[in-house]
Amino acid sequence: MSSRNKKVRVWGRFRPTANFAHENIELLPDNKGVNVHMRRDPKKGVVNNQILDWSFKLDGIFSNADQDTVYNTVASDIVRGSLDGYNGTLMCYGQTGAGKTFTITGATESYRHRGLIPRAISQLFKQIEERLEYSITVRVSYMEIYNEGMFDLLSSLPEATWNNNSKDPYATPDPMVVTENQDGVFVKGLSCHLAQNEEEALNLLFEGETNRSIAAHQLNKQSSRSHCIFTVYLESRSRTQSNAKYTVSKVNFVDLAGSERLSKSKSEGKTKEEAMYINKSLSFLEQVVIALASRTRDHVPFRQSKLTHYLKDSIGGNCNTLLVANMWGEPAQLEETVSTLRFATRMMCVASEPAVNEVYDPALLVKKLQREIQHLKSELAMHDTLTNRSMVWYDPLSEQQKYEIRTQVKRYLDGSLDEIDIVNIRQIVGTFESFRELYLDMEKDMEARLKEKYMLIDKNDPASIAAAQQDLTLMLDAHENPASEAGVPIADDGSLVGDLEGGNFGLGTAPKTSKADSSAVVQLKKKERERDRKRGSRGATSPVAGKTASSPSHSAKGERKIESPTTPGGERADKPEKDLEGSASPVSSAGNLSRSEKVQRPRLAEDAESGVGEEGEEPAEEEEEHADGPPTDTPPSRTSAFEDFKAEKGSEINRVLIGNKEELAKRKKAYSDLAKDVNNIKVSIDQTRQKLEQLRQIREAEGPILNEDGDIIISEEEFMEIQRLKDLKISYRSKYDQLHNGKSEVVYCQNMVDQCRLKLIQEFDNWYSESFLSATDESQTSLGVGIGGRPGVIVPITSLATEDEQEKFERLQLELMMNNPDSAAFYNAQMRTSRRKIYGSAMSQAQPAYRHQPGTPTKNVLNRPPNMLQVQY
Ligand SMILES: Nc1ncnc2c1ncn2[C@@H]1O[C@H](COP(=O)(O)OP(=O)(O)OP(=O)(O)O)[C@@H](O)[C@H]1O
Repeated sequence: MSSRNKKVRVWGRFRPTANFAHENIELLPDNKGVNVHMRRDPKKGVVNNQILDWSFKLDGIFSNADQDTVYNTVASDIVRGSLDGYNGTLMCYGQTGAGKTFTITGATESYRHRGLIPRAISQLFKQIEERLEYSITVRVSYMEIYNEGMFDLLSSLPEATWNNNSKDPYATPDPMVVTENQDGVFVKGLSCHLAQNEEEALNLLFEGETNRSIAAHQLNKQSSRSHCIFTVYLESRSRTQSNAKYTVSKVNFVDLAGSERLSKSKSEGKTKEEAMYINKSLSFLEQVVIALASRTRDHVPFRQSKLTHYLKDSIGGNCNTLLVANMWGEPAQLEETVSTLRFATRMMCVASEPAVNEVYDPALLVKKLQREIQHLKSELAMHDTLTNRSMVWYDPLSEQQKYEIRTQVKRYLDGSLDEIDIVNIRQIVGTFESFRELYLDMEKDMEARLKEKYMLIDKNDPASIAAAQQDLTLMLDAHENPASEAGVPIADDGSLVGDLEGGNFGLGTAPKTSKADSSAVVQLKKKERERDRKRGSRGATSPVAGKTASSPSHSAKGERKIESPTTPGGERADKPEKDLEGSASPVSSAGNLSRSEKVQRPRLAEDAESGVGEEGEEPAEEEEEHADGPPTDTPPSRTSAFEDFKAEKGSEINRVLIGNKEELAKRKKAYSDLAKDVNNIKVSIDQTRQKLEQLRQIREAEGPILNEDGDIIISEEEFMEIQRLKDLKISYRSKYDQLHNGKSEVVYCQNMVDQCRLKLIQEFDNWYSESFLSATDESQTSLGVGIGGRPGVIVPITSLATEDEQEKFERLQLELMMNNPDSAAFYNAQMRTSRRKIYGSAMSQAQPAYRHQPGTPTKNVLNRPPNMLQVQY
């Protein structure tokens, strides 16, 4: 991306309408200028300074342009630039209903009408595949700013890594805060998700879309009530150069909420309140743009709102910024059109000087510098040799050299060495260090010796002197033992002494008048015991290993352990944190499981892996003790109960599982057949190539036959072989593409099978626990994963009202997909989302409906299986 664009680029886009205000809006033939003529508003009185004629010039205007044209014109360059390390921002601004969401996201149901984000994702991954010499990581976040609150639209995904340095994926995220550092602006607490391919990135987009807050009003039935920012973060490292330098960049796709006139939108209550927040934040955005565009303004009020603060490094500056001003060219929307065009022209004045974001990897940089030091040392060594300098070394002192220097210093101090020969700078520094070490050692030694002989008392503290004196008196009275036995140092003359050499401590007899606290004896005894303990504890430990119950300690491996009282059985009630983390399942962290559930969960995971739930395989027998004691009646074995469950309560999900497995087997078979075909074609290509090579050699051996124009004439056989090779290559390409699609289908079906299997086991487990283990266990009901009154019992999927429609919809999409192979990722991701939506709506039937804050995950969302319906092809 060049840095020629010195200003933010702005394009206008008119939403198609049959009622276009041709009389008022004139689109100039250069496709850049717009003239707007407004009628005088009689309501504004006779003296009316209203401007009636407006003329605007933007970088371009889209009128009746399709999504493809819009993307190629405005976004393609910015997306390409992001791979080279340039930040980019694509923002849609305009009145409500003007087509911002249509431009940014597009119609998620239609591949043809997909918007800037899905197209950008597609382009990114295609170009990443082409840039083989770079390793490029893609991460995605999706955020919503609703009523001045920030919400993570992807917080419902369990694999989120929070922007709060927490390693624990299930840790509650910090409240979201816009933060700035030298790397730019980011939101602390916003989850960031790795996307390894186009489909994964689209999944994230669709997941976020389902979580957006939308409301209906007079002007738009599906009005977005918030500002949404979809951000793609890229990190690109060279595979070929071991460079410490790499590039990072981000592309923001900003779908601003639409400004609306309350009188027109007829918003009431909550929608009205939302509109007020929207209008306020848009006016702050306008203030920021005005300040950025002004040459005389030093201060730009970014912090006035969450939106402007977040966009601080994304409007102009070193970022490739582009604004699409969406307009609705109907006569009734003229004022809004003018207002949008005014904002757009202001934005055109904001300076933008894109720059590559290069980062240095500290570890690699250190290595590089180390190498450089090594080179310089070699240079020096060569120089020293040439100039006959000896006894010079540039490495740090070795342990042996340090020891020798120290010995020399010691000998110098005790007088056995007259002087120390100076050899080089390092040796001088080492000698001084040795002096200091020896001095400190001596000081410590001296203090220890004095402590052994005397007790140290602060001479400025009469109370402690008096206390010590009183202690001594008491002890002498109380015990027959001489005071020295109590560990109190006494001078030769029998009086209590303090210490030490001037400074803060004084040596002398304490005043006899000083009062002493009777607790001093206890204190002294404590001291005495403490000393004994220290002496004795070198070899032995106390019954509880001499550790305080609450203090944390570290294991030999450096793991931090939380100490806690021992249980009656002598075992520790708590485990090391690492163990706790290891045992915590996502479900248990949600705090919804009964104790028996928690015990069973690891076994379930193993079962699921070993394929329990398939025909002929049974869950392992359960022999665990339950916290509430075993039930009075012996429960049936899990094996037989599982059979019953599959035949009755779980029959529907079992049927789905079997269906999915059959589908998977079919897909696998088709995939392997295709793979065989591809291999066969490859073999034929190789053979044809060989044949051609032979023919070429024969031809060259016989000497070339030329026509009149000097072109080489080849034999018919050779011509046929060339033709054949061409056909084979075409067929190889097409089969290979089919194979590629087939693979994602197999992965997808496998996913379905796994989820069904897990669901079957979960359902069985709930049913079994509830039916046989503990009928009154409340936490079972709180799980609420099943549909219907009884937890764990799944309502037959055929009873979902939308299923038939869904099936039709998916079949239709599959057909479309077949027509356009590039759309496979889009439709796969979209199918997943629509299945999730159905699942979500089915779940909400079973649970009390409530409107939660947008972006906040529902209680069971972390553990919710994203999908469990049968794959329909
Ligand atoms: N260029 C276009 N081509 C076809 N349909 C469009 C176009 N632009 C907008 N629409 C349609 O207009 C309607 C409103 O568009 P959209 O929801 O994108 O508006 P918006 O500006 O995002 O509104 P709000 O700010 O209220 O969310 C949608 O049904 C959309 O499909």
